[in-house]
Amino acid sequence: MAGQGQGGAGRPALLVKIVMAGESCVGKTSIVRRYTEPGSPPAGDPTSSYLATIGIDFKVKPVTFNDTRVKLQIWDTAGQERFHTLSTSYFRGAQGFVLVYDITNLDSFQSITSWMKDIHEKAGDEVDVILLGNKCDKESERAVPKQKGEKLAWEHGIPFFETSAKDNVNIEDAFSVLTKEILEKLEKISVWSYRAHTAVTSFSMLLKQVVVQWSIGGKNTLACAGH
Ligand SMILES: Nc1nc2c(ncn2[C@@H]2O[C@H](COP(=O)(O)OP(=O)(O)OP(=O)(O)O)[C@@H](O)[C@H]2O)c(=O)[nH]1
Repeated sequence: MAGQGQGGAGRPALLVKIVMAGESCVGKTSIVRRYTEPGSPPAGDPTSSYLATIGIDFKVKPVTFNDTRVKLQIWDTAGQERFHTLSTSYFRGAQGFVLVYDITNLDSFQSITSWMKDIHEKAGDEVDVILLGNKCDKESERAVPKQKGEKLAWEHGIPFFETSAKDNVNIEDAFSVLTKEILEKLEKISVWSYRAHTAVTSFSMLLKQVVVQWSIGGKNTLACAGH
């Protein structure tokens, strides 16, 4: 297992970079918040207003897997079209992607193939991806049958979950499966070359994020379609 000798007790935790991708308003920020800040107000709560991501943001979640200490650095990209070039520029150097659509929004599902293309173009074919059909608490508004999500994931050979950031359905499991797949892959490469690689790409991503946040801010109150 990747853990033995890497990120074990007394050693620095392994840094793993995960990027959230998908159209605007599908729930990327809410999923990250639910996973990294369990005490925050639930998504879909009428008292929590929607704030579109502007540019890029990230959160860190420490986890332990089979004695391996891992620091998940989860980058939350903006889904709005005008940020597409900026968002996809963060894909490079990531080990994993959480690709999200909204089960009540057919367009967000139909765009998944294009997001998959962006991921493979920018991050290569070896990265791990999971597909999430979010907002499964809104069954009465469902526009994408579960079988369609399962079929698409099967065609791409990736795991699939229907999730609800609002009701905390499958969020933990989805990140666990992705982290496990990434660690299994890392097991096959040299830990030190991996550490050097992540140190360099992480530094450049952080630097870029500081510049972007400084120039355009973090979140704003622009509403996405349907809100
Ligand atoms: N009912 C329900 N609403 C959700 C869920 N997840 C997110 N929402 C709501 O959907 C809206 C958009 O959520 P965000 O998490 O900001 O979406 P996003 O994908 O990060 O959007 P961008 O920042 O524009 O890319 C907000 O009003 C959330 O409260 C969910 O699982 N169920």
